[in-house]
Amino acid sequence: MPGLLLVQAGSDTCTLRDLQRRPDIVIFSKPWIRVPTNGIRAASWDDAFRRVTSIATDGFANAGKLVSPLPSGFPPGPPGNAAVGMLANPLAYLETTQRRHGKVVGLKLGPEAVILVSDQSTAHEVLSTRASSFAKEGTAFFPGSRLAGNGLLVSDGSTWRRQRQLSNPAFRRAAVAVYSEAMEAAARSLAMSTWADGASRDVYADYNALTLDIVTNVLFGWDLPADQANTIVGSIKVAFEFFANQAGIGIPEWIPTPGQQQYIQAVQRLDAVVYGIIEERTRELEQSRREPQCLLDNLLTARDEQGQPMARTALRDELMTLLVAGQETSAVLLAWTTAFLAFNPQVQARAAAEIDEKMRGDVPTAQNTRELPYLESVLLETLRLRPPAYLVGRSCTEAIQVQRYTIPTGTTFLISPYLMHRDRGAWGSDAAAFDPDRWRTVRPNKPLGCLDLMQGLGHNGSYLPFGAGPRNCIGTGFAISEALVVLCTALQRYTFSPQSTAFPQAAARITLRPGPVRLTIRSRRSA
Ligand code: HEM
Repeated sequence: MPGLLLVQAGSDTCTLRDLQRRPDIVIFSKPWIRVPTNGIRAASWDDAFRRVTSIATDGFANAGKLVSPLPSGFPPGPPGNAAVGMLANPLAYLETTQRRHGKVVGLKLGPEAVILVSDQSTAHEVLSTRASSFAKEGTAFFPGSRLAGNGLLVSDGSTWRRQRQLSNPAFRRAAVAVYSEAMEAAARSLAMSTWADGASRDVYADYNALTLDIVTNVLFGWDLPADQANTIVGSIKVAFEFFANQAGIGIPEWIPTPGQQQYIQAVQRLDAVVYGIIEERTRELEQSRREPQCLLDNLLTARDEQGQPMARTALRDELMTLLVAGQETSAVLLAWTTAFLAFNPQVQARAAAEIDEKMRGDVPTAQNTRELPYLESVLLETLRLRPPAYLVGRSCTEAIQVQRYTIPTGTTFLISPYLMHRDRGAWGSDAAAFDPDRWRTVRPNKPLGCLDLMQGLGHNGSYLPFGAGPRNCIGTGFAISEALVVLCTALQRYTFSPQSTAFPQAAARITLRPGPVRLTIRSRRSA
């Protein structure tokens, strides 16, 4: 997700924290557009907000003057600075821009000129066929650098290649099948201990706790002593809360804010525990020669082409990256899917009937949940309309010819799965409608095999919820198995219904997350 604007506000009346509480203010992190607004004094909150907005707009106007407009040869785009529109409502801005200017658009984003892409063949080139001419460096990338270090998500070149090669086996189908036991156990505990007949729950909050539970179990194994498990879960909660309040809306870690000290301490505690576990597991594996039991074991036993294992710091960075990349995205997917089920009772009833018929009360596993094509189509459709990664960024490392334009080295390309997933040319005139059945017509009378449907840029060249090309999501199989196992566990026991007629709003931050998804949960036995 690109950075746009950082408003530094620190005063008695309007603090940074105040700003973060405003859902209508999006604060992004590129240092080039820091707008100093220190010491805002305001009579009221609304007054403070007006002042911040006007200073911000001023800042953009000046930035526009200081930096040249779109370089010559750039594709045309909207006048003015895109940062203002992106600040107000990113999804609406993206849609309007595409409608008015097409699928390869030049944008001024602060003083930087970027390319917004929702065109199939350009996206395909950037992510796949010309992937070696693009890097992650230079684009805004995942926050949490202190936590995630130089892990897979953000590294480039030979460092990335080696780490990806070493990590791949830990995400193969057989490995994910082992992890699915932890997924089912955590989902069962949520269903049996936290949810109950008649409960009113914000399922997004519940799924956040659930996916954290799953990812820590799967990464570090079941047999962690309680004190270590508590330190990990507690410290990650502190770190994630910090992301949500700060980096989650784009403020970099180095800006001193109230939560920063606690965040640094949490990362230090995590480091101490994680390095300790790495040492302990290494010794155990060497002595017992037992089979790998968790993702850490898999990474510890991985060897590159020269037979070399991962370095300790690389191992630590990968574990932390997986925590960061694998938790929030999965919670977002589960929450949107459950919301669509709740708001579409017929779809929910069909999914539950399929589970009853095919599973006959069996415990969900990575294997048996692959026999549920309708539930798979519900997931695919949710990922289409609400892709958690709604923008994917790359920076070109050489000049690139796109259509008739020559784009200079170092330009950021923003590929938008969100726009591509709603393209009427690819998806038909009902592209904006939630209709799981559209996936059944893709493969009539055949098992859906939803992972296959995501190969390349999807079956129609316009579907990339997990990215595409060499840097696609390493956790795709993990995320799909997790979602199927959790939803199956939930739908075997409960029905979900909305408490209001309004579908949850989308908040486009780092991910496309929902606001609270408050649903009523009813036991199917009592129905
Ligand atoms: C619904 C869930 C998920 C979604 C929508 C998602 C989406 C994505 C996308 C779009 C990318 C590509 C980013 C880019 O091209 O810049 C990506 C990369 C990545 N994801 Fe996921 N992800 C999900 C779950 C997971 C899980 C469960 C894990 C691990 C446990 C994970 C680990 C990663 C990693 C390590 C990368 C970087 C891969 C590389 O660059 O080699 N993700 N993800």
